[in-house]
Amino acid sequence: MSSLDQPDPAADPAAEVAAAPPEARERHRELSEQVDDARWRYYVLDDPTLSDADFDVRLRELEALEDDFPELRTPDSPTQKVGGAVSTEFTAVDHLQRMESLDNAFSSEELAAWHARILREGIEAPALLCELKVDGLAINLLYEEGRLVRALTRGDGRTGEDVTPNVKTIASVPHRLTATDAHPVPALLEVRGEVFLPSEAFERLNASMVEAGKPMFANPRNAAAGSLRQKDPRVTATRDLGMVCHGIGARQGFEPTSQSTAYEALRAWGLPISDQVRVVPTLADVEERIAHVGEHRHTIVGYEIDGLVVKVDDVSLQRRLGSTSRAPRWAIAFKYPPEEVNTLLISIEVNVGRTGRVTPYGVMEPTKVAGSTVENATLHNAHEVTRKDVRPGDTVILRKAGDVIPEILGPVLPLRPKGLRPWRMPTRCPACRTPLAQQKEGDKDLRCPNHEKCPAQVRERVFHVAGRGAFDIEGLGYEAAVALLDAHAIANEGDLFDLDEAALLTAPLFTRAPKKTEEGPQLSANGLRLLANLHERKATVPLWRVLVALSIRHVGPTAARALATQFGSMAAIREASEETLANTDGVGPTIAASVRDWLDGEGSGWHTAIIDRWAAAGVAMADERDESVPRTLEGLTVVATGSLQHYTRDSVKEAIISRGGKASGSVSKKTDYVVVGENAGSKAEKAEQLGVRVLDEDQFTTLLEKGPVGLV
Ligand SMILES: NC(=O)c1ccc[n+]([C@@H]2O[C@H](COP(=O)([O-])OP(=O)(O)OC[C@H]3O[C@@H](n4cnc5c(N)ncnc54)[C@H](O)[C@@H]3O)[C@@H](O)[C@H]2O)c1
Ligand SMILES: [Zn+2]
Repeated sequence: MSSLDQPDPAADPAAEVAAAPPEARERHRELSEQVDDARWRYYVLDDPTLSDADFDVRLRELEALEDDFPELRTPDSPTQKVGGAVSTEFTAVDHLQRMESLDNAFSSEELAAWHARILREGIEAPALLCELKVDGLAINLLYEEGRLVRALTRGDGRTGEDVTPNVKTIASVPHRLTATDAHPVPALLEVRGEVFLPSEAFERLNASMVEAGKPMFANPRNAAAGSLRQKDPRVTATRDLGMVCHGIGARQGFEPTSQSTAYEALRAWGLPISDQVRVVPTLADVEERIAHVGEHRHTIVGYEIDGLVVKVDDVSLQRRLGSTSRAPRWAIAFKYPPEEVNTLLISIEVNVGRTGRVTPYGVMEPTKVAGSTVENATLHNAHEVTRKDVRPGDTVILRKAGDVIPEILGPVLPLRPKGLRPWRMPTRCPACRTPLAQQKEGDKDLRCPNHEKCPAQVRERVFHVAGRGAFDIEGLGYEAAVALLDAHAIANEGDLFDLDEAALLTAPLFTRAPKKTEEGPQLSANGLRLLANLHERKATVPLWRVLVALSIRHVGPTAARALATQFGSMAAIREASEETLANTDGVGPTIAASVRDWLDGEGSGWHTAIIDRWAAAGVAMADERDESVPRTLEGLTVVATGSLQHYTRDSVKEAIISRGGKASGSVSKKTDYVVVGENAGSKAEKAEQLGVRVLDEDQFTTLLEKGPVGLV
């Protein structure tokens, strides 16, 4: 609740204010201690143990208690104070004008309540200034006659820490204001703003912390605070901090009529003003802005934001509304749902994927973050677990940004129970007990080498064959794959298209009880549908889907499409040399080696058996060709480069391949023709060096129509 809503017993004699019972006092004391302690850790040590969400919950509970029992709202209550204390590492200096915090709204209702309060003051339709709520730390810059003379952190709002030498290293903070005719520089001005660390700089900083063997920063806000509050400004100078203004304090010789005109002046003087500030007439416009910014939260600017701040634009109205003990009544911060929460890491388990990769993942106490409940999050590999030093039993910071998969950022070290042991990666496959191994020296991943028989891998592969990117078989999900394997209706994915009624009847998931007139169990509707779908899909899917279904490492839809377009049939791919495969546009050496290894290397026996079983069961192993197109390019290799007028990159290839030619991506001695369009680069030069014949677009069209004989 906003502190605007504090019940005022004096104003309403009918309201009975109950005395606070001992439980409420006790709870108030407990929460106050927690909040004070959290603020100390957050503002002074830059090392919080509570997530912001958990902190906000406690502060709100305190406010609610004080609403119920106003006697608890004493001047030293954490609800009446701004931010933190001042560290002894810095000189304490008073602000000329107090720095305030902001009241928060966590929902549309709370925002509307704030707005309604303003209207009730008799203020009609005030213009509302919307700006991003920057997740950094507040700073107060003092300019005298245009010269930056001091920079203070917010501290407790009255007294801040002198960080002037550090702030002077921030590139966007002018040491001197530029005067213009329209905006002469004032005699004195306090400028308020937020210091932040851009997301990219944060990534870079953390990477270098890891390299130096130091603990990483949990988030850009902590990193910004830690970087600014350095004893040695030379360290601050390396951190690429940014600054954006969001207000003014004491001033002489400057009386703006609105917040937005103040920003215009600040901008003219060379101070950093966000280009995301908007002034809108109604609350509905504010809501729209909130939705828009929320949707683009991670891309709208290059740094973290955690909300939208709404301010009454008119300065005389701001004065009229005034402030509570800690925040202005004329502004409110709408907060987006938290993307970082703290939760307990219960255990670390491992998962075996379809190519045998063994991936550790964290199992956590279910927690709500960014709108969904999260229980599991991948930890990628043992190396990551060690690097992050997360251990079962730790409180961990869990992050979920928008639609991105949830990530465990790291442990909250001060909360680690004594004697917690590091996690150890298993040495054997949890599914088949085979010793795990690297595929090759230096791999970060460990794999179960028992690809053919490992039950976990077989299960994942069967599930994958039916998946969206492969055969896309409806009715064959994870549960169905498990049921088929458990019942031995299939031994592996090779058996899938041989499934018939008799085999399917062994899997209870696909059967139903017989009716009176029937003998023995019958296929359920699901069973019948699965058979029909298998039958339909096997004959109709294009070659690239079959390739994806084989679970060859590195062969996803993109590579499979490239192979299918180039070779047209499984037989042609099986015959192609590694070099030929690698020369295919969109394939390259890694994929080519992986395909050849799958076909000829270890396991090739059971691999090719799958292809043969599928072919025998009627799976289409070649894409149909349009027979009406003359095969004028049979046996010829053609490279197209630069942009052509009548063809796209794809349609050029299509035109070559459909006429029996080979569309290659690189020029070699084996190339027959190089087609050169606009802005052709090195490939045209290479053709000349090698003496390969170069064609323009018209000649290429002739070649397509008549073959080499057409080109005299
Ligand atoms: N995790 C913890 O233990 C812990 C402890 C204390 C505080 N916190 C977190 O710190 C925040 C509370 O601190 P707070 O008092 O600074 O309040 P606040 O962050 O909710 O809002 C006030 C501050 O927002 C900043 N701000 C950013 N953009 C702004 C803009 N456009 N206009 C005006 N101000 C803008 C200003 O510095 C201002 O002082 C909460 O998010 C809270 O969760 C966390
Ligand atoms: Zn295994």
